[in-house]
Amino acid sequence: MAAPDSTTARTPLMAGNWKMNLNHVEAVHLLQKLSWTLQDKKHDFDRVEVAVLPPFTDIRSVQTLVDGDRMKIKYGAQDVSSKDSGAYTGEISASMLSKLGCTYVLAGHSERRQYHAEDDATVNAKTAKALEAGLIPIVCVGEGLEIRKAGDQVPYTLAQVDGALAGLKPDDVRKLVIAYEPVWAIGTGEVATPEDAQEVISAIRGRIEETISPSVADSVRILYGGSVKMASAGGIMAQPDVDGCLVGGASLKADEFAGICRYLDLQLGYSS
Ligand SMILES: O=C[C@H](O)COP(=O)(O)O
Repeated sequence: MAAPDSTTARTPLMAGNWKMNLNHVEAVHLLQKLSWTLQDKKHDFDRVEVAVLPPFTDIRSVQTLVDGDRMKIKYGAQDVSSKDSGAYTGEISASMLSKLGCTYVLAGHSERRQYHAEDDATVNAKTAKALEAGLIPIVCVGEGLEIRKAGDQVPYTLAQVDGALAGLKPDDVRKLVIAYEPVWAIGTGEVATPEDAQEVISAIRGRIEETISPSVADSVRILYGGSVKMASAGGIMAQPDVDGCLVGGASLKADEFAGICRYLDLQLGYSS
């Protein structure tokens, strides 16, 4: 699909998934450093949105810092329950996250699918609960190495998209974010080429156009994730259907993640 027209321009999002790293004290240090670095470089948050996704135990501290320093960095969680409340030991509800000021929440990250047996129905239920609570779900999809080797990455990923979005209202799909993360590129240093990312992401947008509407397809943001670094972000972001990155390892280093968020400035040759 072509790039969006000016009336439906999609604001790029750079989201840092900290995974199971950093206690709340370390989280505060990293966030302060990231904020100072971006402020120092006069980052325009309206042009490229920035979010961090810390572990649950850090979110209250992150909220205090973001509110206290009036940071423009947004934050969210890495998972959410598909239930509202009750006897679900260890679960965290969407309304609890919303009360903590979260903007985003991941649904169906491949590590949740792999280690916690989350299937498309569970991801769909989590996505719906997040939307009901006013959170923006970042719905993760993507194929493993065997599927990629067989050349089936597009149909496989589209089936995950269909499952995750089943039954959602068009206006809810318009609000959410999809992250295409080929599992073989996560934490491996094996970044997909910009063309690999564009191939699947444009197919996802095409599927939404077909099953929901062209206007929703034009508005929904679709990110790429998998070993993104400062050096690779610009090439990936140059693809017409890629609207941002979901960054793991590189988001744990303030300078590196700030560089990813500033891919436009770095491309234009402004100071690094
Ligand atoms: O959520 C982030 C992805 O799993 C990518 O992680 P990575 O950048 O460490 O490969």
